[in-house]
Amino acid sequence: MSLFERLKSDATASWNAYVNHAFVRRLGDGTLPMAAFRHYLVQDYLFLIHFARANGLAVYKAATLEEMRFAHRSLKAILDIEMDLHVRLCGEWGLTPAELEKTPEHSATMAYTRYVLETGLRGDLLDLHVALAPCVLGYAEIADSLVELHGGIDTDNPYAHWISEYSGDAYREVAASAADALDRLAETRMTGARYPHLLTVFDQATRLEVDFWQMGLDAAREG
Ligand SMILES: Cc1ncc(C[n+]2csc(CCO)c2C)c(N)n1
Repeated sequence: MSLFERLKSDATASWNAYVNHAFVRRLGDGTLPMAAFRHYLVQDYLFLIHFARANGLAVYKAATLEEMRFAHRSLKAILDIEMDLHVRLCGEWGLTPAELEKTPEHSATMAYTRYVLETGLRGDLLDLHVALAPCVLGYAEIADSLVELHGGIDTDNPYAHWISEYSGDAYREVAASAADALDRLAETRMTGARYPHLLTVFDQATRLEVDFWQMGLDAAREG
Protein backbone atom coordinates (compact mmCIF):
# COMPACT_ATOMS: atom_id res chain seq x y z
CA MET A 1 0.00 0.00 0.00
CA SER A 2 1.35 3.47 -0.83
CA LEU A 3 2.04 5.89 2.01
CA PHE A 4 -0.76 8.12 0.73
CA GLU A 5 -3.28 5.24 0.78
CA ARG A 6 -2.17 4.31 4.29
CA LEU A 7 -2.50 7.88 5.59
CA LYS A 8 -5.87 8.29 3.92
CA SER A 9 -7.26 5.10 5.40
CA ASP A 10 -6.01 6.07 8.88
CA ALA A 11 -7.58 9.53 8.57
CA THR A 12 -10.86 8.40 7.01
CA ALA A 13 -13.18 10.69 8.98
CA SER A 14 -11.24 13.84 8.08
CA TRP A 15 -10.67 12.71 4.49
CA ASN A 16 -14.37 12.07 3.93
CA ALA A 17 -15.30 15.41 5.50
CA TYR A 18 -12.89 17.03 3.00
CA VAL A 19 -13.77 15.27 -0.25
CA ASN A 20 -17.52 15.13 0.43
CA HIS A 21 -17.91 18.60 1.91
CA ALA A 22 -21.16 20.47 1.10
CA PHE A 23 -19.07 23.01 -0.84
CA VAL A 24 -17.82 20.19 -3.09
CA ARG A 25 -21.26 18.63 -3.53
CA ARG A 26 -22.82 21.96 -4.45
CA LEU A 27 -19.95 22.80 -6.79
CA GLY A 28 -20.66 19.49 -8.50
CA ASP A 29 -24.39 20.04 -8.94
CA GLY A 30 -24.02 23.76 -9.69
CA THR A 31 -26.06 24.96 -6.68
CA LEU A 32 -23.14 26.58 -4.84
CA PRO A 33 -23.88 30.32 -4.37
CA MET A 34 -21.55 32.34 -6.61
CA ALA A 35 -20.64 34.54 -3.60
CA ALA A 36 -19.25 31.45 -1.87
CA PHE A 37 -17.18 30.48 -4.90
CA ARG A 38 -15.82 34.01 -5.39
CA HIS A 39 -14.81 34.32 -1.76
CA TYR A 40 -13.17 30.90 -1.92
CA LEU A 41 -11.29 31.61 -5.14
CA VAL A 42 -9.89 34.96 -4.00
CA GLN A 43 -8.69 33.36 -0.76
CA ASP A 44 -7.35 30.43 -2.77
CA TYR A 45 -5.19 32.84 -4.76
CA LEU A 46 -3.64 34.04 -1.48
CA PHE A 47 -3.37 30.41 -0.40
CA LEU A 48 -1.44 29.53 -3.58
CA ILE A 49 1.10 32.30 -2.96
CA HIS A 50 2.03 30.65 0.34
CA PHE A 51 1.85 27.18 -1.18
CA ALA A 52 4.37 28.32 -3.76
CA ARG A 53 6.59 29.41 -0.84
CA ALA A 54 6.13 25.98 0.77
CA ASN A 55 7.38 24.38 -2.44
CA GLY A 56 10.29 26.82 -2.36
CA LEU A 57 11.00 25.48 1.11
CA ALA A 58 10.89 21.95 -0.35
CA VAL A 59 13.60 23.00 -2.84
CA TYR A 60 15.69 24.15 0.12
CA LYS A 61 15.01 20.99 2.15
CA ALA A 62 15.80 18.64 -0.75
CA ALA A 63 18.69 16.23 -0.18
CA THR A 64 19.09 15.18 -3.82
CA LEU A 65 18.83 16.93 -7.15
CA GLU A 66 15.89 14.70 -8.03
CA GLU A 67 14.02 15.93 -4.94
CA MET A 68 14.99 19.49 -5.81
CA ARG A 69 13.73 19.15 -9.38
CA PHE A 70 10.45 17.69 -8.17
CA ALA A 71 9.87 20.61 -5.77
CA HIS A 72 10.83 23.05 -8.49
CA ARG A 73 8.33 21.50 -10.93
CA SER A 74 5.59 21.74 -8.28
CA LEU A 75 6.46 25.37 -7.64
CA LYS A 76 6.27 26.09 -11.36
CA ALA A 77 2.94 24.25 -11.70
CA ILE A 78 1.45 26.59 -9.10
CA LEU A 79 2.91 29.79 -10.53
CA ASP A 80 2.45 29.01 -14.23
CA ILE A 81 -0.65 26.80 -14.40
CA GLU A 82 -2.85 26.85 -11.33
CA MET A 83 -2.71 30.59 -10.61
CA ASP A 84 -3.66 31.26 -14.23
CA LEU A 85 -7.09 29.74 -13.59
CA HIS A 86 -7.57 32.08 -10.64
CA VAL A 87 -6.36 35.14 -12.54
CA ARG A 88 -8.63 34.28 -15.48
CA LEU A 89 -11.77 33.69 -13.40
CA CYS A 90 -11.18 36.64 -11.06
CA GLY A 91 -10.48 38.79 -14.13
CA GLU A 92 -13.98 37.95 -15.37
CA TRP A 93 -15.27 39.52 -12.14
CA GLY A 94 -13.11 42.61 -12.75
CA LEU A 95 -10.41 41.75 -10.20
CA THR A 96 -6.76 42.27 -11.15
CA PRO A 97 -3.90 40.22 -9.64
CA ALA A 98 -2.75 43.38 -7.77
CA GLU A 99 -6.21 43.70 -6.19
CA LEU A 100 -6.26 40.01 -5.33
CA GLU A 101 -2.92 40.32 -3.54
CA LYS A 102 -4.23 43.25 -1.49
CA THR A 103 -7.25 41.28 -0.21
CA PRO A 104 -6.94 40.61 3.54
CA GLU A 105 -6.19 36.99 4.31
CA HIS A 106 -8.97 35.08 6.07
CA SER A 107 -7.86 33.29 9.23
CA ALA A 108 -8.64 29.91 7.56
CA THR A 109 -6.15 30.78 4.80
CA MET A 110 -3.57 31.88 7.33
CA ALA A 111 -4.05 28.82 9.53
CA TYR A 112 -3.65 26.31 6.70
CA THR A 113 -0.75 27.90 4.85
CA ARG A 114 1.25 28.75 7.96
CA TYR A 115 0.65 25.28 9.39
CA VAL A 116 2.18 23.72 6.28
CA LEU A 117 5.12 26.14 6.29
CA GLU A 118 5.75 25.62 10.01
CA THR A 119 5.59 21.82 9.63
CA GLY A 120 8.15 22.02 6.85
CA LEU A 121 10.43 24.43 8.71
CA ARG A 122 10.41 22.29 11.83
CA GLY A 123 10.64 18.91 10.16
CA ASP A 124 12.30 17.36 7.12
CA LEU A 125 11.18 16.95 3.52
CA LEU A 126 8.93 13.99 4.34
CA ASP A 127 7.04 16.01 6.98
CA LEU A 128 6.63 18.82 4.48
CA HIS A 129 5.36 16.57 1.68
CA VAL A 130 2.90 14.88 4.03
CA ALA A 131 1.58 18.33 4.98
CA LEU A 132 1.24 19.19 1.26
CA ALA A 133 -0.37 15.88 0.30
CA PRO A 134 -4.06 16.53 1.12
CA CYS A 135 -3.94 19.62 -1.05
CA VAL A 136 -2.14 18.18 -4.06
CA LEU A 137 -3.80 14.76 -4.00
CA GLY A 138 -7.23 15.78 -2.74
CA TYR A 139 -8.26 18.12 -5.57
CA ALA A 140 -7.60 15.58 -8.31
CA GLU A 141 -9.65 12.99 -6.38
CA ILE A 142 -12.48 15.48 -5.76
CA ALA A 143 -12.69 16.66 -9.37
CA ASP A 144 -12.52 13.07 -10.72
CA SER A 145 -15.30 11.91 -8.44
CA LEU A 146 -17.50 14.87 -9.45
CA VAL A 147 -17.04 13.97 -13.12
CA GLU A 148 -17.89 10.35 -12.38
CA LEU A 149 -20.91 11.23 -10.22
CA HIS A 150 -22.41 13.49 -12.88
CA GLY A 151 -21.43 11.29 -15.82
CA GLY A 152 -19.12 13.91 -17.36
CA ILE A 153 -18.78 17.67 -17.23
CA ASP A 154 -22.09 19.47 -17.53
CA THR A 155 -21.37 22.63 -19.52
CA ASP A 156 -24.42 24.32 -17.93
CA ASN A 157 -22.78 24.01 -14.53
CA PRO A 158 -21.32 27.47 -13.70
CA TYR A 159 -18.33 25.73 -12.15
CA ALA A 160 -17.57 23.50 -15.16
CA HIS A 161 -14.21 25.24 -15.79
CA TRP A 162 -13.04 24.52 -12.22
CA ILE A 163 -14.10 20.86 -12.48
CA SER A 164 -12.53 20.38 -15.89
CA GLU A 165 -9.29 22.07 -14.80
CA TYR A 166 -8.75 19.81 -11.80
CA SER A 167 -10.03 16.64 -13.48
CA GLY A 168 -7.76 17.20 -16.49
CA ASP A 169 -4.67 15.19 -17.36
CA ALA A 170 -2.25 17.84 -16.06
CA TYR A 171 -3.55 17.55 -12.48
CA ARG A 172 -3.93 13.79 -12.68
CA GLU A 173 -0.22 13.66 -13.48
CA VAL A 174 0.66 16.15 -10.74
CA ALA A 175 -1.26 14.00 -8.23
CA ALA A 176 0.26 10.71 -9.44
CA SER A 177 3.78 12.10 -9.28
CA ALA A 178 3.14 13.57 -5.80
CA ALA A 179 2.01 10.14 -4.55
CA ASP A 180 5.15 8.58 -6.10
CA ALA A 181 7.35 11.25 -4.56
CA LEU A 182 5.89 10.46 -1.12
CA ASP A 183 6.77 6.80 -1.56
CA ARG A 184 10.29 7.62 -2.70
CA LEU A 185 10.80 9.92 0.29
CA ALA A 186 9.44 7.24 2.60
CA GLU A 187 12.04 4.74 1.30
CA THR A 188 14.87 6.77 2.79
CA ARG A 189 13.22 8.66 5.63
CA MET A 190 10.29 6.65 6.97
CA THR A 191 10.51 4.69 10.22
CA GLY A 192 7.71 3.07 12.21
CA ALA A 193 8.36 5.54 15.00
CA ARG A 194 7.70 8.49 12.70
CA TYR A 195 4.34 7.29 11.41
CA PRO A 196 2.10 8.56 14.25
CA HIS A 197 3.44 12.09 13.84
CA LEU A 198 3.09 11.93 10.03
CA LEU A 199 -0.50 10.80 10.44
CA THR A 200 -1.17 13.73 12.79
CA VAL A 201 0.24 16.13 10.18
CA PHE A 202 -1.82 14.57 7.37
CA ASP A 203 -5.00 14.59 9.45
CA GLN A 204 -4.48 18.19 10.57
CA ALA A 205 -3.82 19.43 7.03
CA THR A 206 -6.95 17.57 5.86
CA ARG A 207 -9.03 19.23 8.58
CA LEU A 208 -7.64 22.61 7.50
CA GLU A 209 -8.90 21.82 3.97
CA VAL A 210 -12.36 21.21 5.49
CA ASP A 211 -12.15 24.61 7.21
CA PHE A 212 -11.16 26.19 3.90
CA TRP A 213 -14.31 24.91 2.16
CA GLN A 214 -16.36 25.97 5.16
CA MET A 215 -14.93 29.49 4.94
CA GLY A 216 -16.33 29.72 1.40
CA LEU A 217 -19.79 28.53 2.43
CA ASP A 218 -19.88 30.83 5.46
CA ALA A 219 -19.05 33.83 3.27
CA ALA A 220 -22.23 33.26 1.25
CA ARG A 221 -24.25 32.97 4.45
CA GLU A 222 -22.82 36.27 5.76
CA GLY A 223 -24.10 37.91 2.61
C1 LIG B 1 -7.22 25.05 -0.45
C2 LIG B 1 -6.66 24.37 -1.67
N1 LIG B 1 -6.31 23.08 -1.59
C3 LIG B 1 -5.81 22.46 -2.68
C4 LIG B 1 -5.65 23.13 -3.87
C5 LIG B 1 -5.13 22.44 -5.11
N2 LIG B 1 -3.71 22.60 -5.34
C6 LIG B 1 -2.94 23.51 -4.73
S1 LIG B 1 -1.29 23.39 -5.16
C7 LIG B 1 -1.61 22.08 -6.18
C8 LIG B 1 -0.52 21.42 -6.95
C9 LIG B 1 -0.31 21.89 -8.34
O1 LIG B 1 -0.54 23.22 -8.62
C10 LIG B 1 -2.98 21.76 -6.18
C11 LIG B 1 -3.59 20.69 -6.98
C12 LIG B 1 -6.03 24.49 -3.90
N3 LIG B 1 -5.90 25.23 -5.02
N4 LIG B 1 -6.54 25.08 -2.79
